[in-house]
Amino acid sequence: MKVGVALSGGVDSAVALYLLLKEGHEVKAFHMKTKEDEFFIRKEIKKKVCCSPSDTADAMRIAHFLGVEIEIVDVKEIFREKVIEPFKSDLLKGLTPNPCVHCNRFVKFGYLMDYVLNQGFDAFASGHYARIEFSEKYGRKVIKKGVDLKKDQSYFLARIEPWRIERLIFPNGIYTKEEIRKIAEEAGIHVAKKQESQDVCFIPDGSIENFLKDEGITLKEGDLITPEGEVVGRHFGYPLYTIGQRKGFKIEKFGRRYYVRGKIPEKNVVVVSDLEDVFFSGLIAEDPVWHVEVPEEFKCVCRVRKKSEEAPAVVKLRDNEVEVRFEKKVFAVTPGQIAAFYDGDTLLGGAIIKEGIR
Ligand SMILES: Nc1ncnc2c1ncn2[C@@H]1O[C@H](COP(=O)(O)OP(=O)(O)OP(=O)(O)O)[C@@H](O)[C@H]1O
Repeated sequence: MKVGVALSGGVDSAVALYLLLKEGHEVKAFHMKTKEDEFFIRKEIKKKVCCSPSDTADAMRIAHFLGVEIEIVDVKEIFREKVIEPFKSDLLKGLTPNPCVHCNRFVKFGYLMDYVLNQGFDAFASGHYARIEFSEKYGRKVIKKGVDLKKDQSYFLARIEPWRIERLIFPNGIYTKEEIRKIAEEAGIHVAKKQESQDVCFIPDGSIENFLKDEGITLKEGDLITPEGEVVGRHFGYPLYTIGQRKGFKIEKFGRRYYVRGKIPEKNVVVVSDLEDVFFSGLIAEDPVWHVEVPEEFKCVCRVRKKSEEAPAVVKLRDNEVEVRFEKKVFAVTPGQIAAFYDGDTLLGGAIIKEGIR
């Protein structure tokens, strides 16, 4: 088969490429540039990210070492339109967006995948820890969790378009991270010990405040209030806070532990309350994407953020929304984050959380 591989310069996609070559496929590497190089040279890189100039150099070296052609694909424009701008406007609306999920939908498994398929490739591969398997139950190919549950990245794939699953290959999904590093080491791949990407690639210093400042937005301090309207402290700009957060603000009225309960952007106010108040019995999420056919109402498990526990739930479909009711209350259901739905290991799809139900 002719396979295009998304090569980041990290160990995972290097091994994915290597495994595909070993299986005898005709392979070409594609490395995308999401931001201009100068951006990463100017910025302090506190957290390892995926798309800096040194990653491009690593990707080129890996491709050269494994003897495959590599093409550098400029995705800066679509990345700004579909990832950076929505991230910024969601923050200003008081949401907590997940840009990696949107990048996967629109850029990696959108623009880049189209670019590769349009060159005549049969399939597109990446180093994600997830599996593509045919499901007897659903009668089609589905995405399943990676066998290494510590590394499983299926959550980030919850909103990719279903037809793409038929054309995807995730060679790493049947391995653990340790096994992948060992394969890399044995193959002599120079990034075998390279650190993982840890954060949002366009915020390498990890500071939302600096990101917004670079985008021309200055944060304003404001009041921290209780649901009853009592002022108990100050916040340093509402976009910096997320539901359930209990640090990073200035408390002026002591004696209780406060958790962010919600935000009112129009009033520049952050509402704080007790821990019980940030547990939710359900949620409403919008614009669902389903990888398989689902009935009007069904049981499944739901994850409300990348590291949340899996919550057994009943899902009801309504127009372009879903209503989810959990068996047990769930901590910090956060508007803007993704609700991903699973049947065992099988990813069913995902929707964008609009509101939590208390
Ligand atoms: N700049 C890029 N160009 C091409 N593909 C990329 C790029 N960044 C990420 N990818 C693809 O997306 C996959 C997941 O990337 P992510 O950064 O989330 O995870 P990772 O586990 O650190 O992967 P890796 O070790 O390959 O960098 C990568 O394995 C790779 O296939």
